[in-house]
Amino acid sequence: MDDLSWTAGLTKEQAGRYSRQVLVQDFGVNGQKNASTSKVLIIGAGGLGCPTATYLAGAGIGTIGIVDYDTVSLDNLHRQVAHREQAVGTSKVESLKIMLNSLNSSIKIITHEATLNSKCAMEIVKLYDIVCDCSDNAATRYLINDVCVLLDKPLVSGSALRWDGQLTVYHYGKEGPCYRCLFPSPPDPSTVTNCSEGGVLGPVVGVIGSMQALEVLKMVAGLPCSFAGKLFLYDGRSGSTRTIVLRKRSPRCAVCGDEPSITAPIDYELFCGAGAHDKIERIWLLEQNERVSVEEYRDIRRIARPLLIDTRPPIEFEIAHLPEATNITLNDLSKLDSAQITEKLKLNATENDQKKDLFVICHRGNDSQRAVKIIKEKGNFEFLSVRDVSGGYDEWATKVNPNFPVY
Ligand SMILES: Nc1ncnc2c1ncn2[C@@H]1O[C@H](COP(=O)(O)OP(=O)(O)OP(=O)(O)O)[C@@H](O)[C@H]1O
Ligand SMILES: [Zn+2]
Repeated sequence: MDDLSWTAGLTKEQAGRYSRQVLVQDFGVNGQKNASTSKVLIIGAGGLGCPTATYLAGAGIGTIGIVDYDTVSLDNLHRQVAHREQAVGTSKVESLKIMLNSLNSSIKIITHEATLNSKCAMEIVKLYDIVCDCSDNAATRYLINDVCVLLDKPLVSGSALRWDGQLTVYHYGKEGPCYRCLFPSPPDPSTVTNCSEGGVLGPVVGVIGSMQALEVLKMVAGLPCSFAGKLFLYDGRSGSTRTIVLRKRSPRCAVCGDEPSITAPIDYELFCGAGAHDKIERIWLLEQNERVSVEEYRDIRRIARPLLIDTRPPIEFEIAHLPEATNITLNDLSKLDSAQITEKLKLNATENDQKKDLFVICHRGNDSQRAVKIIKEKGNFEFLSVRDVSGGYDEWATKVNPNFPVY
């Protein structure tokens, strides 16, 4: 007779496959049974989403949903360890699904290849019991938070940048705060640094993503969450960790408060003043005659060595730069006066009776425009003209020198 009572509800395959976690005190058979009927949504198949999803699939979470709109790129692979070289250029959700299925074919993986936005978020999130925020931008964070409160789902939220990582479980238990309770107003977009500017170390996202998975496993096993109402901070450089107890749910919170003003998803890009992605948006600050194209700059430097300021941080300057470039960051430029800038460029009257043109270059052509404005505002400069190299090194690599590193 096919009676499972002697295994307390686990199949022979489950008991075998998951034995090493079933043996763990307090997780046990109950934790495993609950895992197999749980539905967990992972938003973002990137640095945090890869480890979170991998451990949850390995642990036997019955249904895992993955949301992402993006494709895998080569510079993802150092940390987005579920993706493979052959997946570069293909859908992240599909790539992650293939990997998770090969790790555990007995669970269900649902892909949502889409930008999570106000229109689709409620429909997607309502299909799941627990949500993991593995995204990378403020608009998406507020959206996920509000939708989790509106649908009453616990939210396991992670973030990481450079050497540092953070983790919190929001909207858990009666008095657990939501993201909006703690951050009622969005950050000023100009102060937000993302991975493509600040960088991030792979193991740091690995630590935080693994901890997100662990919080989920405790939740499904009916154990208390360690970071509900607490902020875990990890400094991967010094190895130190800190846990801060957060304020309780705010009765005045716009979404989880006693009289909420937000009762349906709002326009989060408008609210945050920034797009629901962490890609750099190109700006246009200068007049046409204040800019040269990369091809024009190539022709100019063929005739004579131009004066060129490179405004990128020294660490990027070190990756690669044009030989004539002098590294002066935007921040330094704003502190220097015209004479000091000239001095840094080693431009002196004896060598140079004639005034020269000055060019400014940066990574993608945004800071170089800001720099031209800064230099011009100082007035009194020694240059015939000040212009930026439109599109920066990215465009230089695409249109002039394909050997120049793109990063
Ligand atoms: N609103 C959203 N809908 C769907 N996916 C999102 C949304 N916001 C962010 N993501 C996804 O979350 C993931 C975050 O991953 P990660 O922070 O590692 O950055 P990345 O965008 O892959 O890399 P990089 O910042 O280096 O270009 C990305 O794959 C991104 O596409
Ligand atoms: Zn709240």
